[in-house]
This record gives sequence, C-alpha cells and structure tokens, in this order.
Amino acid sequence: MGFFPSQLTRASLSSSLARRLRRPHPAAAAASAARSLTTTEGSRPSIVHKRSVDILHDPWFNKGTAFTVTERDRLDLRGLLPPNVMNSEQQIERFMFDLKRLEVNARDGARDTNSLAKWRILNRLHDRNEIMYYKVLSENIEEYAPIVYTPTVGLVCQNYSGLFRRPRGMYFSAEDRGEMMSMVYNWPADQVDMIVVTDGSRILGLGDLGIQGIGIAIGKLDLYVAAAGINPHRVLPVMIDVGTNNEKLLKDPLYLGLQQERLDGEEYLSVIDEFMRAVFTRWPNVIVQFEDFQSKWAFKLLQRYRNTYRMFNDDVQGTAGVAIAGLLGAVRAQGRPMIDFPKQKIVVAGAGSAGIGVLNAARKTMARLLGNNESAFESARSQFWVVDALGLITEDRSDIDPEALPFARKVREADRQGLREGANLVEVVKKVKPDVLLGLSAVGGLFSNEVLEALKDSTSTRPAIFAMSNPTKNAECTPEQAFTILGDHIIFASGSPFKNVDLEDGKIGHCNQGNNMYLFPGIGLGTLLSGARIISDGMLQAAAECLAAYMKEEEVLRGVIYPSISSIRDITKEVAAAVVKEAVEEDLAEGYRSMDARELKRLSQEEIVKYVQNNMWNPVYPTLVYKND
Ligand SMILES: NC(=O)C1=CN([C@@H]2O[C@H](COP(=O)(O)OP(=O)(O)OC[C@H]3O[C@@H](n4cnc5c(N)ncnc54)[C@H](O)[C@@H]3O)[C@@H](O)[C@H]2O)C=CC1
Ligand SMILES: CC(=O)C(=O)O
Ligand SMILES: [Mg+2]
Repeated sequence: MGFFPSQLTRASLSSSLARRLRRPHPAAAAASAARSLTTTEGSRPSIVHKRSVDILHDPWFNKGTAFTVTERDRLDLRGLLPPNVMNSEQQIERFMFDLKRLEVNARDGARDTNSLAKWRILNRLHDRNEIMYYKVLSENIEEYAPIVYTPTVGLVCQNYSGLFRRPRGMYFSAEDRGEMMSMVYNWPADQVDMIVVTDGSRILGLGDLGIQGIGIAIGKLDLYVAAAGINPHRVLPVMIDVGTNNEKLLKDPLYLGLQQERLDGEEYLSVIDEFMRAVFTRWPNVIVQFEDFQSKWAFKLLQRYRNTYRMFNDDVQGTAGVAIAGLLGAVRAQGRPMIDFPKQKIVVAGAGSAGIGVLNAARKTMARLLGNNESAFESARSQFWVVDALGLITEDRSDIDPEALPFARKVREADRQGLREGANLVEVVKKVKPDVLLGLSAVGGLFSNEVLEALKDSTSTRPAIFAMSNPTKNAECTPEQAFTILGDHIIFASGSPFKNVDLEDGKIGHCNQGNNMYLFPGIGLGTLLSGARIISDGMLQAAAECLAAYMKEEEVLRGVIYPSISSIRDITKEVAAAVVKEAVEEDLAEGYRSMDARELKRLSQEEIVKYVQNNMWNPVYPTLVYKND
C-alpha cells in the first residue's frame, strides 16, 4: 500500500538533492528580496521537477492538505488528498489539537489504554518501510490485528482528521464529478488487484464518520496483505466523499471532508457509477470490496454491480459466510450432525446490511439441507425471529423494509407464541427459547442480564451467543456476562476480540472471534487467482463451507468454533483455494497471468492450494539493482 518509496532510485534522489542545493541559500534569497520591492521570497514560485505522489513525499515541497484545487490539478494531485483544502493556520490548529489530545486518546481504547499510541507507531513504520511494517504485522498478527483493525481502527476513524499525516489511498468526492476517469491515473500503480471502498456512512457500529471512514478501508487492506498475501503495491484504499450527515463533523472546522449533507438518490448513484467506471477502465481486473455503506445503499449497490463487475459487499456477504460457519459449528458443538441445522431456532437482533445478509444465507443453507426446493425454502423461514430497533418484526408492521419482509413473522404464528409486532428482545427470547441469539445491532449491551437470564430456558443443550457488533464497546454483551449468567456450556463469539474467561474449577470459557476477516481476504485472493469475472453465490458459499470445515471435531466440542487469528494466513489460503475451485466448476474462471482457464481446470485440489500459496506475497526484502535508463 502507499506510495512506493522503494521505487525512488538513487539517481532521482541525488538529482532532487542537487536541485535543492541549487536553490538559493535563505540569506541570499533575503538579499535578493531586499533588492525587489514587489517580490518576496515567500511569494516567489518554487520550480518543482516532480509531480503527483513524489511531491507529497518530498518534505521540501509538500503542503499536505493546503494544496489549492488548481495546484492539485496542475500537479496531478487530484484524489490523492482529502478534498477539504486548508490554510496553514488550520493545518497547525489540526496538528496542535491532535498533539494535545495524546493523553486523552491514551485513555480512549476499550481494553488497551495504549492502543492509539501503538497505532501511531505502526502507522509511522508503514509510512517509512512497507516491507518491515507487513513483516511486523504478519508475525504478530494476534497482537496487532486489534490495532490496525477492530477495535482500534474504530477509534482511529473517529479521530482521523486529527491523526492524518500522510495521505494513503484515494479520495473521490462529489466535487470530482466528471473528473474521475482522469483522476484514477494520478495513482502511481499500473496494476491494482484489490480496492476496498467506503463512503463512510456506517463505520463499524460507530455511524456516519464521513471521510474519516477511510481508516476502515486501510485496515481491511492491511489484512489483505497480511492474511492473503496480496502485494501491498497493488492495493488501493478508497474513500468516496459525498458529504456527511454527522452534525458534529459538519460543524468541525478541522474536518477534512466535504462539509455538506450527503448526496442522495440519483445524484449519489451517479457518483458511485462514475467511480466504478473509472477504476474498472484503468484496472479491468481489479476486485472492489464495498465496506461499511449504510444498509440503505449496501443492498442496492450490490444488486446494481454484482453481475457486471468483480465486486462484493463484505458486510452483507462476508459476514454472512462467517456467521454460517459459526452457526454450523454451534450445531456440531451440541454433538449433533450439521443436517440438524434447519431445526435451530435463531433470534437475530439487527436487520441492517449485516443482519439481513446473515438471515438470507442461513435460510438458504437450511433450505439446501432440507432438499433445496421451494417448500424447503419456505419452511426454513419459520426458524428466524428478527428484532430491530422497533422490536419483533411481523407482517403487521407498516412500512416494512423490503429486505426484512421475507423474515417478518406471520401475525397468526406470532399470536400462537404469545408474541406481537414490536415485542422486545426479552419477551422474544422468553417465548422462543432459541438455540441461537445473534446480535448485529450495533447496540452495546443489548444482550442485558435480563436477556441472558431469559436464555437460560433455551431448548438447546448448548445455547450459542453471537455478539457480533463492532467495535468492542458495541458488542451486545461481554463473554464474562454470558459465561457468568449462563454457565460454561454455552458457545460464545464476538465481532471484536475478547480474552477467554477464567471460570471456576480451572475451566475456560472460550471466546471466539466471529468476524468477516476470516473470509474476505480469501474471497478476494480466490477471485483474483481464478480470474472469475464476477463473484457468485456459489463462490461465497464455498468460502463459508471451507471455514466451517476448517475446525476439527475436538475443537468444536470444546466450544472453539472459529480458528485462532494466528492461523489466518493458512485459513485464507484454504478459503482462496475453495473459491478458485468453485469458480472453475461454475465455468467462471478465466485464469490469472500464465495460468489460463484450461490449465486451471486440470489442477487437482492439492495443486490449487499450492498454486494459491505460490502466489501469496511475503514480506521479504528483494535485492535492489540500480539501472540507469
Ligand atoms: N462481526 C462482523 O464480522 C461484522 C459485524 N458488523 C457489525 O454489525 C453491526 C451492524 O451493522 P449493519 O447491519 O451494517 O448496521 P445497520 O445500521 O444497517 O443495522 C443495524 C440494525 O440494528 C437495529 N437495531 C438498532 N437498535 C436496536 C435494538 N435496540 N434492538 C435490536 N435491533 C436494533 C436497527 O434497526 C438495524 O436494523 C455494526 O456494529 C457492525 O460493526 C457488521 C459486519 C461484520
Ligand atoms: C467487521 C466489519 O466489517 C464491520 O464491523 O463492519
Ligand atoms: Mg464492515
């Protein structure tokens, strides 16, 4: 990721040094200024022999956010900086604000009081030396994933306008309409494999963070490099800035994004359409991961692009796959075969992009296990109870969200259970006695003691709790609460990492991390290496099944339903191989580099895994050779 300092040759460095040395000494400049009444050194233009990112990386010329719009156009900088142009006083104010916040920030982390300080140190390393950064991250993934990814990345996004030092990635704003097709050429890499794009409208469970949401795209791509071995020179974090509806940011003089309300409707769509056309024109083989778009647009954009472009929505599709793997694990943990999955009663709190994604995938998986026909699909529907901000969703609700409609309980059914439209979560859990309680609500503490007490009457021998909302403070409950109230026999998973819980008698309450990080890197890598033109449901299903099968029987029986993050590279390799295999079987694979479609078809399972492994980038210094051309 970033701007390839390694590509600066000794020649370009020494010529830039020579140019600087040719620049007049300040004393000589002062004398010359005195000779002229009209021109001072400050107002005289500087001759610059470089353009684009080379300027941003030259501390002599770099003005950061203070480059004016015309300068950005003249110097090929459009899109390489956040859109809000600042003057030098504002820049200093922003810097000082952040400097003075250091002590406060140190207390902000949920569990690690130094998390933001660690992020800063890692980020500075990322700016200085990419290979070393990724080596540190890969070799210490358990320790640093919570810093570059959830939960700390949430804190980073909340404070991004203050933390911003060097730009990373591209910014496409509403002001860039009509320019995007040329702007993409400001990015220095001729090959980009992976883009993670957000519009900042729903960052983790933290709401609309506007332009500051670029932190999540950067964090996800860090995992692409560390887990999937995508070459960091070929990843691109993108922020599409269509404004923000966050009142605080709209009023903040130090905010780096457009201070206007979000575009909506056709205007919004035209910006996203233009962005998609531009990136696929320059990089026809790129894969675009949509991340943290508010539900309102997440589904619409997925439907709009999924059959034309190589893209997927991680919150809808990645999360669904991870949840399915966990739900199947929870069935196995009860000592029951997976075929029993369609008998599970599942209460889902949250009907947004993530919740609905999980519900659709779980229903399809049940239907497949029941015979894969229409009646199986219909009967699977009755296994779910969905509670959103307004309570239990039934067909009695007016103005029901079309995505949630298939999961609305029939009024008669609800009546029979003593439930009604809008029933609260405690009532629903009491009446349904579910096997699984799954939270994707972004409401920290939603699984209150009362809800957990109600779950004691679950008909399952091993009730499962998935508190999947991020970051840590948004988790629906903590593992301590769950194990303390319900005992050691439960299955527990959370979206952000928690420590295992020490229980009495030396027993351990295992806390699984149920996060889409176990799938999205493998989905991206498998798509890239298969050369599939689109990402099909089958490819996503293959990824989920691979993750489910990764866990051994004895682990699952101990309550360990997701792997340890320390093996994420190995899991990702297997997931990517499963995606490649499925793409080949569905005749979607067109090959990658010298591996053409016909040859891909001839590979055995083992050879596919090897092929994937051989194409994963490793953080090792290459030998550098000077070439004078
Ligand atoms: N663990 C993981 O891999 C993932 C976790 N997430 C997390 O899921 C959460 C939700 O994400 P989205 O679905 O995109 O958000 P969203 O904002 O689209 O949906 C939130 C849903 O929760 C509902 N809700 C709000 N208050 C509620 C309450 N008191 N009781 C029940 N439901 C309530 C809302 O009505 C809405 O349906 C976020 O915290 C996000 O970080 C999202 C994707 C992946
Ligand atoms: C993990 C993730 O994608 C989210 O919380 O939005
Ligand atoms: Mg997300």
